[in-house]
Amino acid sequence: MMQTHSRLMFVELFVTEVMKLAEKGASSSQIIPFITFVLGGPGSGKGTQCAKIADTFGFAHLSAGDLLRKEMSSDSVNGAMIRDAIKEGKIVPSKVTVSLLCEAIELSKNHKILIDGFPRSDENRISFERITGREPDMVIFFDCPEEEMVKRVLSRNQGRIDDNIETVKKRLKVFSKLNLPVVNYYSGRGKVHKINGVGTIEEVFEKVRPLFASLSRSLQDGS
Ligand SMILES: Nc1ncnc2c1ncn2[C@@H]1O[C@H](COP(=O)(O)OP(=O)(O)OP(=O)(O)O)[C@@H](O)[C@H]1O
Ligand SMILES: O=c1ccn([C@@H]2O[C@H](COP(=O)(O)O)[C@@H](O)[C@H]2O)c(=O)[nH]1
Ligand SMILES: [Mg+2]
Repeated sequence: MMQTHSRLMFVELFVTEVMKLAEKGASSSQIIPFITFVLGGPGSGKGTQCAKIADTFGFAHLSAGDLLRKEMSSDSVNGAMIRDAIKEGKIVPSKVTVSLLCEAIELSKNHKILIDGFPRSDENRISFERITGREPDMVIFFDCPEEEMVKRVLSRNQGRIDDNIETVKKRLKVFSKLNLPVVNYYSGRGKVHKINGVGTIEEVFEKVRPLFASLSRSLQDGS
């Protein structure tokens, strides 16, 4: 896991890069965005915490699951395939998700981006890195016990087709087998901040806040 010193170092490097580009007159869409992947099991609180980070620190919140659900509800050629994958807790092919994410990053015009719930597998990760030519600047991992995640998902009550015990069991298996290797990969690259996802929503946010507060300060003063 990343130490405070190295975290500040990469934040400063990013800020310096953005400031250089801004001085050269680059438009906001030309400035390389600061990308944070937000990972964790089903119901670990990714979406809830991303919404709070976005509100508090001005990040764009791009949820891969929400983008896929929107695509599923449209008349797109991939609609039925996405529905089947979500219902079964399986991972949608990378080219579909990466293309939706790239479009959303471009449209957001924000240079501080949270990508919630992606990459779900090493194959997703490699595809994103190959297509965009870059890695995330930071990865947040919400660590939460299975019983707590199941309890939260089953009481979510938002009409999601995957919020049922059969699908949650499948999603938990996919999480261990395919999602965790992504966390381990970025952990080996010193990019992961592991947050204990147990506690009230506010208590968890208080553990997240310092990471983004130091980043925002650096962005404001350009140091
Ligand atoms: N710290 C918390 N304590 C109690 N309930 C929480 C907490 N965080 C989130 N919840 C609730 O648990 C449910 C799942 O949270 P959320 O949707 O943020 O999880 P998620 O990680 O995005 O899950 P998924 O991967 O299924 O989209 C929601 O109903 C949310 O209100
Ligand atoms: O990158 C992704 C993200 C999501 N999926 C599919 O969607 C569901 C729900 O995702 P949430 O992030 O929990 O909203 C997930 O179980 C997958 O089936 C995906 O394939 N790829
Ligand atoms: Mg979510």
